[in-house]
Amino acid sequence: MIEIENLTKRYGDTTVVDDVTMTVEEGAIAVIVGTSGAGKSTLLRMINRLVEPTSGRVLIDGQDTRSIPEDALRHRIGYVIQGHGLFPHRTVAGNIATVPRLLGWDAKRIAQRVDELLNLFQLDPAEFAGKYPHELSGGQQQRVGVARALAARPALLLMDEPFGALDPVIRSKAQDDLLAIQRRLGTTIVLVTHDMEEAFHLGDRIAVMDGARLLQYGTAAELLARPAEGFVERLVGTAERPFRLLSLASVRDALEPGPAEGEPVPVSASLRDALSKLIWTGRDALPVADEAGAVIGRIGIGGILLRGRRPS
Ligand SMILES: Nc1ncnc2c1ncn2[C@@H]1O[C@H](COP(=O)(O)OP(=O)(O)OP(=O)(O)O)[C@@H](O)[C@H]1O
Repeated sequence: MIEIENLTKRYGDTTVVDDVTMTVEEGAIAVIVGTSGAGKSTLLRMINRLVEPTSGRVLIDGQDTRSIPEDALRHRIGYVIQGHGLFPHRTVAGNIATVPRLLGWDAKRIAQRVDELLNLFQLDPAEFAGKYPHELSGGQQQRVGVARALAARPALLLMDEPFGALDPVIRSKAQDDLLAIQRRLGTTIVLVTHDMEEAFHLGDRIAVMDGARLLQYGTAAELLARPAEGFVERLVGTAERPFRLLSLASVRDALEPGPAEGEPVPVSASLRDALSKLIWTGRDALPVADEAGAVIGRIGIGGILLRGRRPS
């Protein structure tokens, strides 16, 4: 768990992070969004003390980060930046091994960990371990960057625009990979992004910053239903609100009894995806299938539209 308490950063007379307080629960993903220059990266970098706070404090699992030596702190906390930041003259394996080597792991343990991570990120060790960063695609470099950050099994991962340089298709895949790996390892993540779509997709809670201040910190549903100020409402995207609400709910939430014609929709699909299928196929309802493929009911357009309405 990360507890950020009254954290402030000033450069001269300019306050770039102003009295921010927020808590990230263990195993959760907190996403920080906001305008350019709002102080997002500075807030993130105060967590691992790459930037020293002017005042306030950060507790990690109850321990004040000022009481942890900086080296030890950075070994405990994975850090991923945009454009991956890989060392160009080290191989993929060498890059991933960076922190384990600093921690003095033996060669066998390091090699095992490198293999394990490459497999986790669907990069065949035989093919990729010996390659250099310039021999990889952008998406592969980004995966190696995340693998490197996870190498010493940090309980906490900080990510600054990690997918900013990726094209939309690879980006979406990278987000899904991250979610799958995060759920599996239980890593606590704080991620900075410009992209609201990414924030809604990844964030258990979303922190909205503007002009150095934290305007709101809540779940996606809270931000949509009760945006704190006009700025949050605009950022959430007024025209997008119904669709974002539908993205947050699954077909299970609007499952109806009875038959319907057509290709079944998975019960785990989002209502947004179900609506898209209904529009595309020109139907008012489609059958719904469970994980095993058995039809368990139907999803109708009326039920979906009700769930895209402004929450009361
Ligand atoms: N070392 C520094 N010295 C002086 N000012 C700084 C320093 N680092 C950051 N700033 C200023 O602090 C403000 C916040 O910067 P920060 O990088 O945290 O914003 P951000 O929200 O992450 O922006 P972006 O989305 O554009 O990356 C900016 O106005 C920036 O110019």
